[in-house]
Amino acid sequence: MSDEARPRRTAVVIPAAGRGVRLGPGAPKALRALSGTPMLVHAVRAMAASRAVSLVVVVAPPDGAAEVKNLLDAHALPERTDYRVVPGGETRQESVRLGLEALPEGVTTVLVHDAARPLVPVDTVDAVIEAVRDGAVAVVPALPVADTVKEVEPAAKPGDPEQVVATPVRARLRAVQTPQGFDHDTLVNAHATVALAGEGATDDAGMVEMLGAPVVVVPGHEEAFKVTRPLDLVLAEAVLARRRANDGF
Ligand SMILES: Nc1ccn([C@@H]2O[C@H](COP(=O)(O)OP(=O)(O)OP(=O)(O)O)[C@@H](O)[C@H]2O)c(=O)n1
Ligand SMILES: C[C@](O)(CO)[C@H](O)COP(=O)(O)O
Repeated sequence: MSDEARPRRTAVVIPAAGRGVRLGPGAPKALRALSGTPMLVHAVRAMAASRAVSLVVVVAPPDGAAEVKNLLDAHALPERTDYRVVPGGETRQESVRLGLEALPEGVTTVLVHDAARPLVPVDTVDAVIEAVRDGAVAVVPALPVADTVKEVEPAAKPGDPEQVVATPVRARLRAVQTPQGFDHDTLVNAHATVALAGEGATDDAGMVEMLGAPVVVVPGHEEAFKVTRPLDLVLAEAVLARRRANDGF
Protein backbone atom coordinates (compact mmCIF):
# COMPACT_ATOMS: atom_id res chain seq x y z
CA MET A 1 0.00 0.00 0.00
CA SER A 2 1.36 3.45 -0.85
CA ASP A 3 1.86 5.97 1.99
CA GLU A 4 -1.07 8.02 0.69
CA ALA A 5 -3.45 5.06 0.62
CA ARG A 6 -2.53 3.92 4.16
CA PRO A 7 -5.21 4.85 6.73
CA ARG A 8 -3.96 7.55 9.12
CA ARG A 9 -4.43 6.05 12.54
CA THR A 10 -3.71 8.33 15.47
CA ALA A 11 -2.93 6.95 18.93
CA VAL A 12 -2.04 8.65 22.20
CA VAL A 13 0.40 7.44 24.84
CA ILE A 14 -0.35 8.92 28.27
CA PRO A 15 2.50 8.48 30.75
CA ALA A 16 0.79 8.33 34.16
CA ALA A 17 3.26 6.27 36.18
CA GLY A 18 4.85 9.11 38.16
CA ARG A 19 4.56 9.48 41.92
CA GLY A 20 4.04 13.22 42.06
CA VAL A 21 6.73 13.88 44.65
CA ARG A 22 6.57 17.67 44.07
CA LEU A 23 2.82 17.60 44.73
CA GLY A 24 3.42 16.18 48.20
CA PRO A 25 2.31 13.01 50.01
CA GLY A 26 -0.72 11.07 48.78
CA ALA A 27 -1.82 8.77 45.99
CA PRO A 28 0.17 8.70 42.72
CA LYS A 29 -0.43 12.09 41.06
CA ALA A 30 -2.48 10.80 38.12
CA LEU A 31 -4.98 9.21 40.51
CA ARG A 32 -5.59 12.32 42.61
CA ALA A 33 -8.97 13.95 42.23
CA LEU A 34 -9.77 17.20 40.48
CA SER A 35 -13.38 18.21 41.15
CA GLY A 36 -14.03 14.63 42.28
CA THR A 37 -12.64 12.93 39.14
CA PRO A 38 -9.12 11.45 38.90
CA MET A 39 -6.66 13.65 37.03
CA LEU A 40 -5.94 10.77 34.64
CA VAL A 41 -9.61 10.51 33.64
CA HIS A 42 -9.62 14.24 32.82
CA ALA A 43 -6.48 13.72 30.71
CA VAL A 44 -7.89 10.71 28.83
CA ARG A 45 -11.16 12.57 28.17
CA ALA A 46 -9.21 15.62 26.93
CA MET A 47 -7.42 13.46 24.36
CA ALA A 48 -10.49 11.41 23.45
CA ALA A 49 -12.30 14.69 22.74
CA SER A 50 -10.40 14.80 19.45
CA ARG A 51 -12.29 12.89 16.78
CA ALA A 52 -8.95 11.98 15.20
CA VAL A 53 -7.87 9.88 18.22
CA SER A 54 -8.82 6.21 17.97
CA LEU A 55 -6.63 4.62 20.65
CA VAL A 56 -5.30 5.71 24.04
CA VAL A 57 -2.54 3.77 25.78
CA VAL A 58 -2.27 4.68 29.46
CA VAL A 59 1.01 3.91 31.18
CA ALA A 60 0.17 3.14 34.81
CA PRO A 61 2.36 2.97 37.92
CA PRO A 62 4.35 -0.31 37.68
CA ASP A 63 2.16 -2.10 40.26
CA GLY A 64 -1.06 -0.24 39.44
CA ALA A 65 -2.16 -1.33 35.97
CA ALA A 66 -5.19 -3.31 37.19
CA GLU A 67 -6.35 -0.43 39.40
CA VAL A 68 -6.01 2.05 36.54
CA LYS A 69 -7.89 -0.26 34.15
CA ASN A 70 -10.76 -0.54 36.67
CA LEU A 71 -10.77 3.23 37.09
CA LEU A 72 -11.08 3.86 33.35
CA ASP A 73 -13.73 1.15 32.98
CA ALA A 74 -15.77 2.96 35.63
CA HIS A 75 -15.69 6.36 33.89
CA ALA A 76 -17.51 7.31 30.71
CA LEU A 77 -15.31 7.82 27.65
CA PRO A 78 -16.47 8.43 24.07
CA GLU A 79 -17.56 5.14 22.51
CA ARG A 80 -15.11 5.44 19.62
CA THR A 81 -12.15 5.52 22.03
CA ASP A 82 -10.35 2.25 22.46
CA TYR A 83 -7.99 2.20 25.46
CA ARG A 84 -5.47 -0.10 26.99
CA VAL A 85 -3.34 0.07 30.11
CA VAL A 86 0.28 -1.05 30.51
CA PRO A 87 2.66 -0.84 33.48
CA GLY A 88 5.24 1.93 33.40
CA GLY A 89 8.87 2.31 34.39
CA GLU A 90 11.22 4.21 36.67
CA THR A 91 11.41 7.34 34.52
CA ARG A 92 9.02 9.21 32.25
CA GLN A 93 11.20 8.28 29.28
CA GLU A 94 10.99 4.57 30.12
CA SER A 95 7.23 4.80 30.67
CA VAL A 96 6.72 6.40 27.25
CA ARG A 97 8.89 3.71 25.61
CA LEU A 98 6.77 1.00 27.25
CA GLY A 99 3.63 2.75 26.00
CA LEU A 100 5.02 2.87 22.47
CA GLU A 101 5.71 -0.88 22.60
CA ALA A 102 2.01 -1.45 23.32
CA LEU A 103 0.83 0.28 20.13
CA PRO A 104 -0.65 -2.00 17.47
CA GLU A 105 0.48 -2.17 13.85
CA GLY A 106 -0.93 0.53 11.62
CA VAL A 107 -0.53 3.54 13.91
CA THR A 108 1.03 6.33 11.88
CA THR A 109 0.68 9.35 14.19
CA VAL A 110 1.51 9.19 17.90
CA LEU A 111 0.79 11.81 20.51
CA VAL A 112 2.47 11.71 23.90
CA HIS A 113 0.51 13.50 26.59
CA ASP A 114 1.27 13.91 30.32
CA ALA A 115 -1.50 12.72 32.63
CA ALA A 116 -0.34 15.73 34.63
CA ARG A 117 -1.78 18.09 31.97
CA PRO A 118 -5.44 17.16 32.44
CA LEU A 119 -7.06 20.32 31.08
CA VAL A 120 -5.56 20.71 27.61
CA PRO A 121 -8.27 22.02 25.25
CA VAL A 122 -9.22 19.90 22.22
CA ASP A 123 -8.22 22.68 19.80
CA THR A 124 -4.62 22.32 20.95
CA VAL A 125 -4.77 18.52 20.52
CA ASP A 126 -6.19 18.92 17.02
CA ALA A 127 -3.60 21.53 16.03
CA VAL A 128 -0.80 19.12 16.96
CA ILE A 129 -2.39 16.24 15.03
CA GLU A 130 -2.98 18.43 11.99
CA ALA A 131 0.66 19.57 11.91
CA VAL A 132 1.86 15.94 11.93
CA ARG A 133 -0.63 15.01 9.23
CA ASP A 134 0.64 17.97 7.21
CA GLY A 135 4.08 16.37 7.19
CA ALA A 136 5.95 17.41 10.35
CA VAL A 137 7.78 14.48 12.00
CA ALA A 138 7.63 16.12 15.44
CA VAL A 139 5.38 18.86 16.83
CA VAL A 140 5.33 20.67 20.18
CA PRO A 141 2.70 23.07 21.50
CA ALA A 142 4.48 25.95 23.19
CA LEU A 143 4.00 29.33 24.86
CA PRO A 144 6.35 32.29 25.23
CA VAL A 145 7.93 32.46 28.69
CA ALA A 146 6.87 35.22 31.07
CA ASP A 147 9.94 35.26 33.32
CA THR A 148 13.50 36.07 32.34
CA VAL A 149 15.40 32.76 32.38
CA LYS A 150 19.00 32.44 33.63
CA GLU A 151 21.43 29.63 33.01
CA VAL A 152 23.34 28.85 36.21
CA GLU A 153 26.41 26.97 37.30
CA PRO A 154 25.31 24.55 40.05
CA ALA A 155 26.68 25.27 43.54
CA ALA A 156 30.20 23.84 44.01
CA LYS A 157 29.24 22.51 47.44
CA PRO A 158 26.05 22.49 49.56
CA GLY A 159 25.35 25.95 50.96
CA ASP A 160 27.25 27.80 48.22
CA PRO A 161 25.15 30.06 45.96
CA GLU A 162 24.58 29.17 42.32
CA GLN A 163 26.28 31.52 39.85
CA VAL A 164 24.53 32.94 36.79
CA VAL A 165 26.47 32.12 33.63
CA ALA A 166 24.11 33.36 30.91
CA THR A 167 20.79 35.04 30.14
CA PRO A 168 19.27 33.55 26.97
CA VAL A 169 17.30 36.00 24.84
CA ARG A 170 13.77 35.59 26.20
CA ALA A 171 12.03 36.31 22.90
CA ARG A 172 13.58 33.10 21.51
CA LEU A 173 12.52 30.88 24.44
CA ARG A 174 9.35 28.78 24.57
CA ALA A 175 7.82 26.70 27.36
CA VAL A 176 6.75 23.47 25.71
CA GLN A 177 3.70 21.51 26.69
CA THR A 178 2.02 18.27 25.70
CA PRO A 179 0.52 16.62 23.71
CA GLN A 180 3.60 16.41 21.54
CA GLY A 181 2.90 14.79 18.18
CA PHE A 182 5.10 12.53 16.08
CA ASP A 183 5.39 10.41 13.03
CA HIS A 184 5.27 6.95 14.68
CA ASP A 185 8.50 5.52 13.25
CA THR A 186 10.47 8.68 14.01
CA LEU A 187 9.48 8.62 17.69
CA VAL A 188 10.14 4.89 18.11
CA ASN A 189 13.54 5.30 16.48
CA ALA A 190 14.35 8.31 18.68
CA HIS A 191 13.49 6.45 21.89
CA ALA A 192 15.52 3.41 20.84
CA THR A 193 18.54 5.47 19.80
CA VAL A 194 18.60 7.66 22.89
CA ALA A 195 18.15 4.68 25.24
CA LEU A 196 20.94 2.78 23.47
CA ALA A 197 23.25 5.76 23.90
CA GLY A 198 22.37 5.82 27.62
CA GLU A 199 21.13 9.37 27.28
CA GLY A 200 17.94 11.04 28.38
CA ALA A 201 15.70 13.98 27.61
CA THR A 202 13.00 15.67 29.65
CA ASP A 203 10.56 15.56 26.75
CA ASP A 204 10.00 13.34 23.70
CA ALA A 205 10.69 16.05 21.14
CA GLY A 206 14.11 16.46 22.75
CA MET A 207 14.93 12.90 21.69
CA VAL A 208 13.88 13.60 18.11
CA GLU A 209 16.12 16.70 18.21
CA MET A 210 19.02 14.44 19.22
CA LEU A 211 18.48 12.55 15.95
CA GLY A 212 18.85 15.85 14.11
CA ALA A 213 15.25 15.84 12.91
CA PRO A 214 13.20 19.05 12.78
CA VAL A 215 10.61 19.86 15.45
CA VAL A 216 7.75 22.21 14.58
CA VAL A 217 6.09 24.55 17.08
CA VAL A 218 2.34 25.23 17.24
CA PRO A 219 0.63 27.56 19.73
CA GLY A 220 0.16 26.05 23.17
CA HIS A 221 -2.57 26.98 25.64
CA GLU A 222 -2.53 28.39 29.19
CA GLU A 223 -4.93 25.66 30.31
CA ALA A 224 -2.50 22.94 29.17
CA PHE A 225 -0.31 23.72 32.21
CA LYS A 226 1.30 20.84 34.10
CA VAL A 227 0.02 20.04 37.58
CA THR A 228 3.34 19.81 39.39
CA ARG A 229 3.11 21.63 42.73
CA PRO A 230 0.22 22.12 45.22
CA LEU A 231 -0.67 25.59 43.87
CA ASP A 232 -1.29 24.03 40.43
CA LEU A 233 -4.19 22.07 41.97
CA VAL A 234 -5.79 25.36 43.03
CA LEU A 235 -5.46 26.69 39.47
CA ALA A 236 -6.85 23.47 37.99
CA GLU A 237 -9.92 23.63 40.25
CA ALA A 238 -10.43 27.27 39.26
CA VAL A 239 -10.27 26.41 35.54
CA LEU A 240 -12.81 23.61 36.02
CA ALA A 241 -15.11 25.92 38.01
CA ARG A 242 -14.92 28.52 35.22
CA ARG A 243 -15.73 25.86 32.60
CA ARG A 244 -18.73 24.69 34.65
CA ALA A 245 -19.95 28.28 35.01
CA ASN A 246 -19.57 28.88 31.26
CA ASP A 247 -21.42 25.63 30.48
CA GLY A 248 -24.26 26.87 32.69
CA PHE A 249 -24.90 29.87 30.46
N1 LIG B 1 8.37 7.07 35.97
C1 LIG B 1 7.50 7.95 35.46
C2 LIG B 1 7.58 9.33 35.82
C3 LIG B 1 6.63 10.21 35.29
N2 LIG B 1 5.66 9.72 34.48
C4 LIG B 1 4.61 10.63 33.97
O1 LIG B 1 5.16 11.69 33.24
C5 LIG B 1 4.31 12.83 33.34
C6 LIG B 1 5.12 14.09 33.64
O2 LIG B 1 5.87 13.85 34.79
P1 LIG B 1 5.78 14.71 36.12
O3 LIG B 1 4.79 15.79 36.03
O4 LIG B 1 7.18 15.06 36.51
O5 LIG B 1 5.18 13.65 37.15
P2 LIG B 1 5.88 12.96 38.34
O6 LIG B 1 7.13 12.26 37.93
O7 LIG B 1 4.80 12.14 38.94
O8 LIG B 1 6.22 14.21 39.30
P3 LIG B 1 7.39 14.36 40.34
O9 LIG B 1 8.64 14.59 39.53
O10 LIG B 1 6.99 15.54 41.15
O11 LIG B 1 7.44 13.09 41.15
C7 LIG B 1 3.28 12.54 34.43
O12 LIG B 1 2.02 12.35 33.82
C8 LIG B 1 3.82 11.30 35.09
O13 LIG B 1 2.82 10.42 35.59
C9 LIG B 1 5.62 8.38 34.12
O14 LIG B 1 4.74 7.95 33.39
N3 LIG B 1 6.56 7.51 34.63
C1 LIG C 1 7.16 16.74 28.78
C2 LIG C 1 7.06 18.03 29.57
O1 LIG C 1 5.76 18.16 30.09
C3 LIG C 1 7.27 19.20 28.59
O2 LIG C 1 7.22 20.40 29.27
C4 LIG C 1 8.05 18.11 30.71
O3 LIG C 1 9.37 18.14 30.22
C5 LIG C 1 7.87 16.98 31.71
O4 LIG C 1 8.76 17.20 32.78
P1 LIG C 1 8.59 16.44 34.17
O5 LIG C 1 9.74 16.85 35.02
O6 LIG C 1 8.56 14.98 33.84
O7 LIG C 1 7.31 16.94 34.74
